[in-house]
Amino acid sequence: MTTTAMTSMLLEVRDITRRFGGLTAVDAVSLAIAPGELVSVIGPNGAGKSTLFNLITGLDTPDAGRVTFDGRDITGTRPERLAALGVARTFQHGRVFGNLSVLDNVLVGAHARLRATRPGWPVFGAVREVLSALVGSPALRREDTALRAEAREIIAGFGERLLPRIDHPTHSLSYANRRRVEIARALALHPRILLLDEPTAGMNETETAEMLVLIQQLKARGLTILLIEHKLDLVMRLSDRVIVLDNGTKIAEGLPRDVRNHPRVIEAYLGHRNVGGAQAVAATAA
Ligand SMILES: Nc1ncnc2c1ncn2[C@@H]1O[C@H](COP(=O)(O)OP(=O)(O)OP(=O)(O)O)[C@@H](O)[C@H]1O
Repeated sequence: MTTTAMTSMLLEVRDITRRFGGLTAVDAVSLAIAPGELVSVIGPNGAGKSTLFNLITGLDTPDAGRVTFDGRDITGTRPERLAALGVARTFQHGRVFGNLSVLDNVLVGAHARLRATRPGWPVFGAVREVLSALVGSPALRREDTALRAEAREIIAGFGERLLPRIDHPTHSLSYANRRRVEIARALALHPRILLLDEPTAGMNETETAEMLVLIQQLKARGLTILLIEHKLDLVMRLSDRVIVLDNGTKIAEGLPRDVRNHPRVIEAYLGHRNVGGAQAVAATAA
């Protein structure tokens, strides 16, 4: 890759490594994503995909290697700081605030964005909120109304799945809906890159098809997306490029159709016949 091509990348991961005792979960993995690209990371269970996400998003620190976002070294940077820079993620098993409503979960994302863009906001913001409650500042009321309208709009992006439940506590929602709330909250951060860890896990065919459309819409809006996904038909339809991990190392990278037919990919999946998507790759590649 030329220097010009490298500098135009939004996210770059160089030779990143993470060891857990004797196990090297991620072994000198490199990748780069250009603005607006959708890149998927696939691989059998235990390949190192979630660990790689944790290293990129500051939940874990690499033993070696570097992560650069928009030219800035973000290796080991804390998740809150990364959110301020525009790096948002969702989790494999979904993480929402169960006792908060759908709307409030999304407002948490919007407020995190405001805090990030306004130095001193956590303290000053709390004071302002108390003052606002006491004297009802019109400016704060306007801001609150605008945030709520935006959160509602993001929620409406999920069709009728979330809107009728906007005031329900998220613990009362289905698993698939909680996953949607998590994505909505990430979108409220106005991310420049969104990392989605198995967004369709636990979803049926209809729900998976809806998620496909949603991700296509996000991509069409120009959002850069890094996706971990076991459902390979989804990966093949969505991705500009696919990266394949096995035992912590990158064994293939390229266009979806090329990766699907790559001998090492077929071998890796055939070696893990009992995992999600394995048969799909083997069958498609055969
Ligand atoms: N905190 C940890 N401590 C010890 N080992 C870990 C830790 N996190 C992950 N591992 C190990 O690292 C390897 C990679 O795990 P990881 O969860 O990244 O794989 P994955 O590709 O995301 O798998 P899956 O598709 O099942 O989610 C596995 O062998 C896992 O057991």
